[in-house]
Amino acid sequence: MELRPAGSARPPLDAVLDAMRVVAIPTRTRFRGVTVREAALFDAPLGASEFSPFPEYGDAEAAAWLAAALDFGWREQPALRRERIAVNATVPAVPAAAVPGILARFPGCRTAKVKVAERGQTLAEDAARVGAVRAALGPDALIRIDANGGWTVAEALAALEALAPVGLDYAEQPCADVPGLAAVRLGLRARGIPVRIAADESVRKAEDPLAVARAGAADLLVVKAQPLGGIGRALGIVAEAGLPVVVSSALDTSVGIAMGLRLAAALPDGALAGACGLGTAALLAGDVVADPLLPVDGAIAVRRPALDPERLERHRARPEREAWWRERVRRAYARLPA
Ligand SMILES: O=C(O)CCC(=O)C1=CC=C[C@@H](O)[C@@H]1C(=O)O
Ligand SMILES: [Mg+2]
Repeated sequence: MELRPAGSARPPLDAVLDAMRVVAIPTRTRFRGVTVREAALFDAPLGASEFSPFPEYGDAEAAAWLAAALDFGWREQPALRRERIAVNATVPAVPAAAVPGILARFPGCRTAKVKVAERGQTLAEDAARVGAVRAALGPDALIRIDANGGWTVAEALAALEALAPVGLDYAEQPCADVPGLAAVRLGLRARGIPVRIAADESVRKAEDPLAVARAGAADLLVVKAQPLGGIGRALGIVAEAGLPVVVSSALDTSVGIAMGLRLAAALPDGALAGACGLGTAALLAGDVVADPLLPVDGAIAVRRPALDPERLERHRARPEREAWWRERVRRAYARLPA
């Protein structure tokens, strides 16, 4: 007989598909190439849950996101250690003139994360955007940048040398791989440039999410509940990595944001490296709950809103997209870890 700890049984695929609805929500501003965010939502026994790997992600990667959705919807979660989570403003790769309008969607946020190294854009455009954020938020705000692995080591060092005088809290994933991150980190130190390195893709898309920490290639980690297979697994990674972390969204609806908030609220004291990237419901032009998880006074209260049937209907995906997501869930389910 197979022995499982209480509560760890997986819900049957039919129950998962029965509980599922698919939405397509426009973004207010193009973000990492996305203008419509598709997501599968579950009206699950322990509350609403979300499965929203980006469409281009393969089945093996999507399986971790499904494990997270099933964990959040069908299992008890760890205890909360805090009730509010400070969040950063997230600034897409917009022209500098659009920065004040973006920041206005994140009331009270004193930390901003700015996208840079977007394909087709120049370092001058990045510098103008980061400068506009500094001008809008003032000298005591914290500014982070996120290159999504878009630079070579040489490009990263040149870009960070140019951007550092604005004052940077950290640079997230300046290069694509762990050796690149390590080289940039050492290169910055050698040049006396005081910018920390955060790993994102090197955690959430890596075969081994702990390799970057073990290599000493980052000062902190960005952790996301869905790609890491759920709150419990993410907590385990944080404990083993021994580095401070920032919890971020995956451009989720408020349901996925609730999962991220819960992860941030369950972390041990001292683990958080500042404001979390969980304010991104503000980048969507709609949501699936009546009272979305948006920043107020620079933070979001930890809660778990229920799905709103009227909004699910309003944003319902076209039948062919819904069928595509149902097939995707079937394939990801078949690849769930034992
Ligand atoms: O961290 C934040 O401020 C918001 C989340 C965020 O930036 C991201 C969400 C989803 C996909 C990613 O490309 C992107 C990131 O790279 O961190
Ligand atoms: Mg990132």
